[in-house]
Amino acid sequence: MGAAAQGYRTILATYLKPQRGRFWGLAIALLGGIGLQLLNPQILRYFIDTAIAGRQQRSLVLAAGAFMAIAILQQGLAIATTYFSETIAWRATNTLRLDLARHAMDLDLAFHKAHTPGELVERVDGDVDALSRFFSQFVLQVVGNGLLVVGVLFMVWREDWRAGVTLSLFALVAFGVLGSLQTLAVGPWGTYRQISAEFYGFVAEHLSGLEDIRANGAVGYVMDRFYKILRRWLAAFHQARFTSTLLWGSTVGLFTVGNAIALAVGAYLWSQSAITIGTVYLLFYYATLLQDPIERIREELEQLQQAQASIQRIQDLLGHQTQVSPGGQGVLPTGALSVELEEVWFGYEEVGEWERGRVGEWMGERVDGWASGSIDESTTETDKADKPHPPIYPSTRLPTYSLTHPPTYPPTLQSLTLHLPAGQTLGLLGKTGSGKSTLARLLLRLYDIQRGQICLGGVNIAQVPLRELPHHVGFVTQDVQLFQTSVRNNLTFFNAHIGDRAILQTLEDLGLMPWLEALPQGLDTELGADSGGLSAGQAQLLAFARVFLKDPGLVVLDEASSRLDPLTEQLIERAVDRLLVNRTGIIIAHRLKTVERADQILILEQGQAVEYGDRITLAQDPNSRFAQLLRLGTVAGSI
Ligand SMILES: Nc1ncnc2c1ncn2[C@@H]1O[C@H](COP(=O)(O)OP(=O)(O)OP(=O)(O)O)[C@@H](O)[C@H]1O
Repeated sequence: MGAAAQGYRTILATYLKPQRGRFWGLAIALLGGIGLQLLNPQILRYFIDTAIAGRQQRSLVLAAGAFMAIAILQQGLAIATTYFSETIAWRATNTLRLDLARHAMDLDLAFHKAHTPGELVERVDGDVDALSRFFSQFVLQVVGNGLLVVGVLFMVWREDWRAGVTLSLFALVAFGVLGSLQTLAVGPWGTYRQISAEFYGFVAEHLSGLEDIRANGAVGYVMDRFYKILRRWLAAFHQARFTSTLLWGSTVGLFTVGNAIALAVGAYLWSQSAITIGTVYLLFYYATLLQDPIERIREELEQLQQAQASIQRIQDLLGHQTQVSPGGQGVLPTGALSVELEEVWFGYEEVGEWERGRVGEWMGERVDGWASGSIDESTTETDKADKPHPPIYPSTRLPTYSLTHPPTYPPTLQSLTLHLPAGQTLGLLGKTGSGKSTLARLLLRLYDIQRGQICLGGVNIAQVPLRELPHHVGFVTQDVQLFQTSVRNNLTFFNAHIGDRAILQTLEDLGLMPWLEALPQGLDTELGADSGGLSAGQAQLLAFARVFLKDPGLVVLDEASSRLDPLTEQLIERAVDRLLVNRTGIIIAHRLKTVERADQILILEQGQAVEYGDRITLAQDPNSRFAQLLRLGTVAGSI
């Protein structure tokens, strides 16, 4: 509770500060309304006693008028409370949502691979939603209703100490009983929320993979899992509702007892002529008045408990730092960029969710270990002494470490070195899974390498601000993502400095004008879920257009491996030719024709360079793998 309360205070302070004015408005409305509740019973008592005493009718009319005026004022304050609390809640939660979304966008790919989109939706929306009440009401409700309880008891004590003692004891018992009953409901509601997060994760994941699910005839299997989650969800809901209803029933019973006690004490005191009949009613009224604030406080604390998990998850997400460093002050030159890789090592992180926070630590340990040679690579001490450099992974087995934790980065790329002069093109070949796309991702620093260095235009990319790199490196993947926004935005990525003339010229050059002209509103056409009817080849052409408009010094192209119709293939050929003019290119090639453009060839196998050199020299060496491939007439298959 301590950590949660601290977390809650931090979140409250951050998101409520900008709304100080509204918060005070809410405080006045809420506390004013609570204060008026204490006043009305006094007027009622005066009314009853005055009526029984048979005094002037004018006093009765005035009392009734005051009662009604207070009731109307109470309603007005209730409206103001709702207005202020809703506005505060929406503004605060929207700001928090924005912060979470921005933070999630900045997190590295390793994080996004480990978390489903549905899970993130639940974090950014579901958990934040669960907090809206806290932003708007929690503190004021707890403080205000606490004051109301104290105020009611004070009023009762003022009337008669015996009534005061009885109702104070009752209030204490009520808090205790309701508090312990409430803990019963926490578990079932926790389970319910957990299944709900699972459900949304499941739906998001399977909707995005719909094409594969259908193509593989897995609809029945998916529906079966869907029904199973729904069944568990319903059972969890029943259980949670049942405990809540039990709690509600117990509360009603408890306060009925409270009312009976107040009536009994009142009747006794009246029979002793200690109080008037109006005061008996006053005691009864105050006893009923205790119910609302005690329940409210209990409810708020219950919601706080339920929201603790949300606060925790939100803090976890906000506290999750990207493992990719933000870079330094390095500036990349303009124009074609040379590419230099020196002894580059990289492995994808392989740890479970709960271990994530420690990855940085382990990496530090491991890098230090390498530097100091303290890692036991299953070699003798003499071996180690002979090796001035850190140990190198053998390709077939992982080293063992004298560290407390197991290695977490099995290498995907090993000891990779290449030098590609500015303006030249590298053809990157290798079997599936050999590490070609990984190398491309590293050039954009979607992941940070664990060892070695990568320089573009002579500048170490680890020193270049992370946000700068995409301006200098264009990446065309096979799986082109189109977004449900206008064609223009899809091409410029919301860069308003790129004018329509440049866009149209680029589309013309790429042969995409017939496609654009067929769209109802040209560049303003919103691409729907079907991406404007684009084929895979056309979508890749659109991705080429993005790169042209960005004009980077290095282009990395993962060539479409699917069969293209002759016209699209021709368009792509032309586009690639143009793309490589005055730029450095790295092409993950799937067709011989593309490879013919390359100045250098790099063949990867299990993350290692098994052949690297000048294309023509390799082609002329009958023993080279590249020459074998050429003889086979393919670069796509196995070597
Ligand atoms: N995000 C990831 N997390 C963990 N491992 C990954 C990730 N992406 C790729 N890998 C693994 O890294 C290795 C290299 O994958 P990569 O995608 O770079 O190969 P590739 O040569 O581009 O293959 P393909 O030609 O099929 O695209 C594979 O073993 C793959 O399973």
